Parts: sequence; structure tokens; C-alpha cells
Amino acid sequence: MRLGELIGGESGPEVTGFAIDHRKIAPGNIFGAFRGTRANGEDFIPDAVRAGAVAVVARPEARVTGAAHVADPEPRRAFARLAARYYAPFPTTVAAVTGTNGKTSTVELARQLWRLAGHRAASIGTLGVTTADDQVSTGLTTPDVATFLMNMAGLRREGISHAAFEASSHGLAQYRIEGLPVLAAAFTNLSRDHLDYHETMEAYLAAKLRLFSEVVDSDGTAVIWADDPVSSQVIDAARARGLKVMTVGESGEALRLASRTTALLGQTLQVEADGRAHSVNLPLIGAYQAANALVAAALVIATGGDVAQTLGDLARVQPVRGRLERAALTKTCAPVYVDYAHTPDGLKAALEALRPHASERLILVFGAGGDRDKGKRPEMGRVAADFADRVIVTDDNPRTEDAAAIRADVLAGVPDAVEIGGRREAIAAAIAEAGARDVVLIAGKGHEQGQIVGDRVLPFDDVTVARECAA
Ligand SMILES: CC(=O)N[C@H]1[C@@H](OP(=O)(O)OP(=O)(O)OC[C@H]2O[C@@H](n3ccc(=O)[nH]c3=O)[C@H](O)[C@@H]2O)O[C@H](CO)[C@@H](O)[C@@H]1O[C@H](C)C(=O)N[C@@H](C)C(=O)N[C@H](CCC(=O)O)C(=O)O
Ligand SMILES: Nc1ncnc2c1ncn2[C@@H]1O[C@H](COP(=O)(O)OP(=O)(O)OP(=O)(O)O)[C@@H](O)[C@H]1O
Ligand SMILES: N[C@H](CCC[C@H](N)C(=O)O)C(=O)O
Ligand SMILES: [Mg+2]
Repeated sequence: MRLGELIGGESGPEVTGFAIDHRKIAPGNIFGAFRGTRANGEDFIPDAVRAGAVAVVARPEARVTGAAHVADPEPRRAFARLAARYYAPFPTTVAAVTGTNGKTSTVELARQLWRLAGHRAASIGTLGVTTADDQVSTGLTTPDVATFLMNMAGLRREGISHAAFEASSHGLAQYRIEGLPVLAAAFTNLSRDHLDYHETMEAYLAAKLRLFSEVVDSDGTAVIWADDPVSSQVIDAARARGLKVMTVGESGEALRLASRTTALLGQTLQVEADGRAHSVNLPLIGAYQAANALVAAALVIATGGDVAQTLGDLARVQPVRGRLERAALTKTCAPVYVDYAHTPDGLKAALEALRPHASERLILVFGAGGDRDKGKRPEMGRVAADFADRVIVTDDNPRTEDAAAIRADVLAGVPDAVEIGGRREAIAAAIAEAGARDVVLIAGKGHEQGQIVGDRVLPFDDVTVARECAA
């Protein structure tokens, strides 16, 4: 494709791709020069042009010489739109999920439900790009818009027709997930996270609402978990845009969760949909997984799935990696679960999910990540104090912070906890003391494969370590 076909004017040079980092510019690329939290991309325009950029998308005030200047007051959005025209076509049925917790689980369950209905489906998010045959990790939930659109186009070339992606608040605020048609968008919940970046809960919610007010197609569907304190604000935003609205949950209308009965390895849900009652056997435990499963089902229904078949297929879903994953049994036969809870609300949800499974103590091992919202640390401590019986505070990706200082922030909310910095030692201690009637929860890292200390990633997998300690 020639530059002129994308930005108008003379045909110009051949465009070879898009990049937002000047170090990744190859000859013929279009460079997106954005002002960020650590750097100003506009400072790298001369370097990008020297490296062969044929056009630069930047604010009108930016100085561009030696390449075309695509000037736009919102350059990230303009860049996303151009990149989407370049990388198209994409899978024909695309759905997005936002919310503080449950995005990864919901996109992954939607992918499985589409597949069970016979479609070639994929999910994109924290676990990477997942298809029936493959899982490729990308590092971030949404790396950058060029990579995102390239991945989507790649899926289409592989014959994928249905794709669900995670819309993180960072991704939405930075226009990292834009430009392609999105038929349905879902909201799971909102609670404290990422205030280091968004600063206030209002700004955090506003970032998420963009999915409904701008990103999803104007004739698309909003699937909204109805039992959250801010659900009505999301419903209002969706209605204001003229979207079809499907609400899900105990107070939902499209899929109404009438009751939930816990079993050892799963649960039975009574769901009302289309005026009929459906009994759903879900092979996942916990209220939070029931919520994610129903939101996923609603997305599948919103994109053409049959109601009874979709709800019936929930009986055949596989667990999501690192979400209440049953990792091991201790020598006393206490189950050890690994979960990705890394917010106060997520931790509460994971502990509540396991409470019915512990006839005696719930033993919790957790920490909090460095270079992330500091205010959530004592709140997570307080949740641990309130909902677990025994707490070991340990390290979880200290990044560039002092690990002991992070633990102290967490311990402020749970002063009775035991402090064991080394994550392996902490897991070993929990497993060693668990009795037959206890349950162990290792929270915070889920599927993660490394402990980030400084700028190094030390190999670490909670599930593997739990198995080694239990053996
Ligand atoms: C706070 C945040 O989201 N930062 C992300 C964001 O950075 P930014 O726009 O602020 O960029 P910056 O580093 O200030 O640089 C500004 C611009 O100059 C460019 N640049 C910079 C340096 C240089 O030498 N050359 C150059 O061209 C950069 O590519 C960028 O476009 O865009 C960068 C490029 O895509 C990301 O790498 C970076 O992710 C950082 C590493 C990060 O840790 N992000 C996390 C918090 C994140 O985004 N997480 C969410 C998930 C959260 C969740 O689900 O819980 C995610 O979607 O993954
Ligand atoms: N619907 C929910 N309600 C409350 N907590 C939840 C819900 N879904 C997931 N959680 C908690 O959040 C954790 C992370 O779940 P998941 O990975 O699906 O969320 P996410 O939104 O993708 O997270 P991230 O923002 O890190 O990408 C789970 O392990 C669980 O502890
Ligand atoms: N993707 C999220 C969750 C990370 C979970 C936890 N392990 C941490 O490092 O804080 C983030 O980057 O904030
Ligand atoms: Mg995720």
C-alpha cells in the first residue's frame, strides 16, 4: 500500500508497517510520536526519520522534517485508525471485555464457547494470543496498537473468524486497542486498581467507559454485569450511544442468575434467559467464575450464539490458567490453589470462592507488585485479615522498589501476618503447615512465569513451586 492511499495526496513511497518506538522503525514505516509518562515520542522524530520513517503521526505543534506529517490533536487515535486501514482485514466477529477483574477469564471463556459452537476462535489479552492450537505471550495485556492490529490481522489470515480481546484501562486510555470493528463489548466490574496511573476512580471509570462510548461499533451490543455499584453508569453510557444492552447477573435481565449451588469441583447455576429457566453445570468454582462465565456466554449470544446451546456448552469449558487453578495436594491432602488476585476486590473474590471448600483454615500466601498503585497494598492486607485465617505476606514482582518496603505496606493492613520475603519459602511454609481440612491459596501471580526483581525476570511459577513443595 502506498502512503498516498493511506493519508491522501500523491501515491508516495510504499508503506511497510507501523511503529511507536523509534528503535523499531524500519525503512517505509509510519512512526507514531506520542507524549507518554516517561518520554516524549516527539523527541525521537528526527531519529525515526533517519531510520527510514516515511510519515510521522504527531500533534500539529510537533516538528517533522524529511517525512510527511500527519497532524492530529489526538495522534494516538489517528495512528490507530491509519494502522487499522493498513493491517485490515480482521476476524469478522470481534468482542472486547473491560473491567478491573475478570477480563482475561471472560475473553478466554468466550473463545472456548465459540469453539464449542464450531467457530475458529481466538482470545487476546494477559495470557497472550490464544487459539485452539497455540498460545503466544506478548508481555503486556495490550502491547501497542500496531502489534495488536497485526496480531488480529494474523489471526484472520489463519482462518480465525471470532476473536475476543481484553481492553485494559491503560490500553483504552492510550488508544492501544482501536480501529477495528467491534460487535460487542462487555463490562465485568470496577474496583480499586491502577490509581498510580489514573489517579482517581472517576478517571479510571472514564477510561473504561470509552469502550462503550467510542470503541464498540455504534450498532453493537453492550454486555454489562449488572451487580456492580457502577453498572448503572455503564448502562447509561451504552444507552446514550444507542447500543443494544444485555444485562447479566442477579439483577440482570438478559441472563438472570437466579441461584448458585456449590459443589466440590464446580457449581450449578439456575439462569433465566428468554423467559425460560436453564440449569447450568459449570465445572469452575467460585461466584466470580460464575460471573465471568455468564458474561462470556452473553457475548457469544450477542454475536449470534444460540441461548440454550451456549449455556449448555458452559458445562464443557476448561479452567482458565492461573485462575483458582488447583495446583497440588499437600501430604495431608489439603488442596493448594493458585489465583491471579492482585487487587483488594480480586483477593476477596478468590477467598470467598474458596471459603466453602475449607472445613477448617484458609491459609493465604500473597504480596503486592512494585511500581504499581501503592494504596491498594494495605487494602489487600485488610481483605486478607478479614477473609483468611492465616496469612503469609511475601514478594510479588518488586520491580524497582524495595521488596521489604512493599511487604511493610501490605502488613500495615494485616499486622498479625507472618512475613516471609522469599516466595518459594513462603509457599513451602504454607504447605508444610496445612492440615487435612485446610485450603491453601497462593495469590497474585496466577499464570506468571517470572518474579520481576529490578530489571531482571527470575523464572518462577507458583503452580510448579507448589507442586515441588507438596511433593
Ligand atoms: C504506563 C503505561 O501504560 N505505559 C506504557 C506506555 O508508555 P507511554 O506511552 O507512557 O510511553 P513512554 O515510555 O513515556 O514513551 C512515550 C513514547 O515514546 C516512545 N519512545 C520512547 C523511548 C525511546 O527511546 N523511543 C521512543 O520512540 C515510546 O514508544 C512511546 O510511544 O506505552 C508503552 C509502549 O506501548 C508501554 O511499553 C508502556 O507500558 C509499561 C511498560 C507498563 O508497564 N504498562 C502496564 C502498566 C500496562 O499497560 N498494563 C496494562 C494491563 C494492566 C492490567 O490489566 O491490570 C496492559 O494493557 O498491559
Ligand atoms: N468477576 C470477578 N469479580 C471479582 N474478582 C474477579 C472476577 N474475575 C476475576 N477476579 C479476580 O481477579 C483475578 C484476575 O482475573 P483475570 O485475569 O480474569 O482478570 P483481568 O481483568 O484480566 O486482570 P488484569 O487486569 O491483570 O489483566 C482472578 O484471579 C480473581 O482473583
Ligand atoms: N497485569 C497487572 C497485574 C500484575 C499482578 C501482580 N503479579 C503484580 O505484579 O502486581 C499489572 O501489571 O498491574
Ligand atoms: Mg488480564
